[in-house]
Amino acid sequence: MAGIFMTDAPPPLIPARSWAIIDSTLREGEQFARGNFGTDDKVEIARALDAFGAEYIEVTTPMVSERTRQDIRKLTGLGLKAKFLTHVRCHMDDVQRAVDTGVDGLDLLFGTSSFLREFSHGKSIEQIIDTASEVIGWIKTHHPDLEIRFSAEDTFRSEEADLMAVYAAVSRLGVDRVGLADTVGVATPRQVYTLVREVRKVIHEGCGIEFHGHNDTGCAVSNAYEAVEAGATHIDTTILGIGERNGITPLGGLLARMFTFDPQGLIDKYHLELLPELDRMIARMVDLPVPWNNYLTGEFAYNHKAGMHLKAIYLNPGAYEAIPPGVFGVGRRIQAGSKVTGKHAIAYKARELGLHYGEDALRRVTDHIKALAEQNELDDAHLEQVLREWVSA
Ligand SMILES: CC(=O)SCCNC(=O)CCNC(=O)[C@H](O)C(C)(C)COP(=O)(O)OP(=O)(O)OC[C@H]1O[C@@H](n2cnc3c(N)ncnc32)[C@H](O)[C@@H]1OP(=O)(O)O
Ligand SMILES: O=C(O)CCC(=O)C(=O)O
Ligand SMILES: [Mg+2]
Repeated sequence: MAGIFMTDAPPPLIPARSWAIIDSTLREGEQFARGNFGTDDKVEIARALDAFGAEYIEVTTPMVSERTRQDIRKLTGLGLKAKFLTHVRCHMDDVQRAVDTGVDGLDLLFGTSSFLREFSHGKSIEQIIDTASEVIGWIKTHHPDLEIRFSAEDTFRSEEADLMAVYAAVSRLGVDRVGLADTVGVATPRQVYTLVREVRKVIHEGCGIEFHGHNDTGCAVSNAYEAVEAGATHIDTTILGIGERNGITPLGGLLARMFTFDPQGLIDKYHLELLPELDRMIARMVDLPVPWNNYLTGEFAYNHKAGMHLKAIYLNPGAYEAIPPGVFGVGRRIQAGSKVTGKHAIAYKARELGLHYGEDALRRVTDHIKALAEQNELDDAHLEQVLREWVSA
């Protein structure tokens, strides 16, 4: 890991200051099977994201219900540092309802793929551009302080020529940011990289690029990374990755990926040690456990078991860890009582207990523990008992 374990740290490939998080737990997350947040939950989530340092919090559209509209007003009245965005259809009714919710910006969307043009809204590319002109023109005239983002929903199944026409048009209209959405999680990292580069050529210089990636094919984190590498400035995340179907880029996964490029930049920008609390909070609210293999915070994300690993881990955890767990407020777990353990791990465990073996005894107790573990692995208490018995035997 650059800067902490490596002696000749290379310069960060991707500085953390070059991109920002738009956390959509309060929008995409509400579209998750178990996402149905009450007002108090929303306030708790927003405060937690703000304490963590998320730059933006995306909330759902006030068109959902009057209660939702009131909740947005409540959230924007909390006086948080994070900016609030509401995610609305590119439609005058939605926008006019959204502008007095106290948000800092509007995330407009319009599907551009043939699937969505045919089966969702039924508009042609020309009609999309015309509507976008009307809507964006109205916002800029009547609410010039609002940040405007325009996203072509289902970007990666849209025709490239259509996309370029739409992005160029909304850029000319002066949007602050365009969005690329991998709505069905089908994009490959290379496609994301290439498209971000192409879009950059048709938008104005100060225009940001946002990426929203679903995880249907397991590429949500790598696609977000490729987007940033290609010049995207904003990445959509949700806590634990919750969202439609199997979700989107998880906050923890993005942080893990980006930490390896600019650890200090991330440490400076976010309260990384709060990540476990964020993950636990959402797990509690959706009534599911944090997945065992979750990035950084899963129960076994820092479990070390094999003898060859354990020998090196005791000498320098960096030997088998890309990211030091302490930075993210988690601890490592040493599992020394298994059949795949080795003499170095046993010697370390023994030393922790103040026990010392000669070379022969160490070999024999190690083999004894390995044999026992073939039947049942030894937890720490059982391992200690065996080590102590062996000394007094
Ligand atoms: C990929 C994504 O996650 S996109 C974001 C999805 N978010 C949401 O759906 C927010 C929550 N949604 C809701 O509460 C409701 O769907 C509402 C309030 C937005 C609309 O509800 P309803 O009027 O009952 O319509 P319904 O949901 O059945 O159908 C969607 C409507 O949106 C229209 N639509 C879809 N995209 C757009 C767009 N970009 N601009 C304008 N209209 C659009 C469809 O044409 C359809 O309207 P129609 O019946 O006039 O054809
Ligand atoms: O507005 C966007 O960019 C993303 C909308 C969305 O959730 C999706 O396309 O999956
Ligand atoms: Mg989505």
